[in-house]
Formats: sequence, C-alpha cells, structure tokens
Amino acid sequence: MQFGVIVFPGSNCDRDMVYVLRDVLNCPTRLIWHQETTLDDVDVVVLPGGFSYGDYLRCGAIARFSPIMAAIVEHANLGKPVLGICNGFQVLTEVGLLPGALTRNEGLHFICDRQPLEVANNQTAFTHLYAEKQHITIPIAHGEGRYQANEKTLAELRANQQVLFRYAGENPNGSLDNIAGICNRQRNVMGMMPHPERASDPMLGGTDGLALFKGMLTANLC
Ligand SMILES: NC(=O)CC[C@H](N)C(=O)O
Repeated sequence: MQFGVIVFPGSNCDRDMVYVLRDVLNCPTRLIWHQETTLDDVDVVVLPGGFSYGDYLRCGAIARFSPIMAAIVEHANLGKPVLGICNGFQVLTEVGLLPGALTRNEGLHFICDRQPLEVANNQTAFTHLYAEKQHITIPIAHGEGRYQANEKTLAELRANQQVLFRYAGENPNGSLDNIAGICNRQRNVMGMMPHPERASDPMLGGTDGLALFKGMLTANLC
C-alpha cells in the first residue's frame, strides 16, 4: 500500500507525516508536489498540516485550487482513502470533500497544546483500532480550528455517525458539538484538526496517534 503525502507551498507537517509512515511504520510513501496532476501509483492520499499559501484568505482556500486537487477529488470519488490533518482537513472542507467549515478559533488566538479527545465512532477504516469512547491525547496547533456547520449538516453528521473524534474536557476552539474530526458519508475521506503524526513516536511524548495509521494499514482500504 503506497501513501502519497501532498506538499503545498507552506505545508510544514509533510516530513513528520513521511517519518511516521515510512520510518515508523515501514510503508512505501512519497511526497507529492501540489503541481503534480496524477496519483496513479498512490493508494492513500494524505494532506498534511501547515500554512498552505500563508493562510491567506482562509486556511486552505487557495490550496484547494492547486493542480493536484482534481486528482484527489477523483481519487476520493472512486472510494479510495483520503486523510486530511489540520490544514489538510481545512483543504478538504474547502474543496467540498468534507462538509462544514473551519473558522477562526473562538478565542481568536493560535493554540498549541496537548488535547484530550474522545473517539466518537470506531467503526471506520481509520478508527477501528481505538475503542469506542476511548480517551486519547493528541497535540493541536491551529488558528482556524473551530468547526462549523449548519443545522441540517450537523444533523446528517450525527445521524450517519460521521463524527469520529470529539474534544474531551474543555473545548479548545469553540467547535460545534466539540467536533475534532469527521468523515464523509461513504467513510473513505476523513479530516481532523489534531495531529496524530505528532503522537506516533515515544520520543515525542505520546503514541496515541499511531493507532490511526496502523488502523489504515490493517483495514484493507484499497
Ligand atoms: N497545524 C496546522 O496545520 C495549522 C493549520 C492552519 N494554518 C491554522 O492555523 O489553522
């Protein structure tokens, strides 16, 4: 199973992601510059965190027009897996592969902390190695992480069990319904604001993120 990690101008978590996938988990992984236009050799697409295009306009609003995005939309529409972390989650909502939007944090500050999360749904290819309602700790680092959606979208997310992670304890950014991560209705596209790649090596102080990547490897995704 080959992973492709997309690099936009301003991405800064792409190497961390490659380190986890290639060095920690031994998976074939390649970086994909945003100007590439095909994903033929890639099974799983990962959009990493960062500050694509300097977060101008809104986070992810410009990256959404990068040449590689057409191939990513096609990949997703074929039912193949796509994972977006933080800025990657923002790009996925901007391009319409995930519902809702990420807006300025309630406190209007960039926040960087270790954050407790609750696993809201473990019945997906991404989360099946976690226990239902398991509490984990994953770092957050964002300025626009406040998840928002209209009533209809929120009702659909709940009805279809598309909320995969919720903030536990204090809600750090004002996200609706404490939402930290969601998937699409078909369950092959997922996005989350916290950074599991920063919690996948004991050297970094925690390994609670590793089950997400291991889950993808063992889920028979492709
Ligand atoms: N770590 C990240 O990916 C940050 C995303 C984005 N630049 C924000 O501040 O919200």
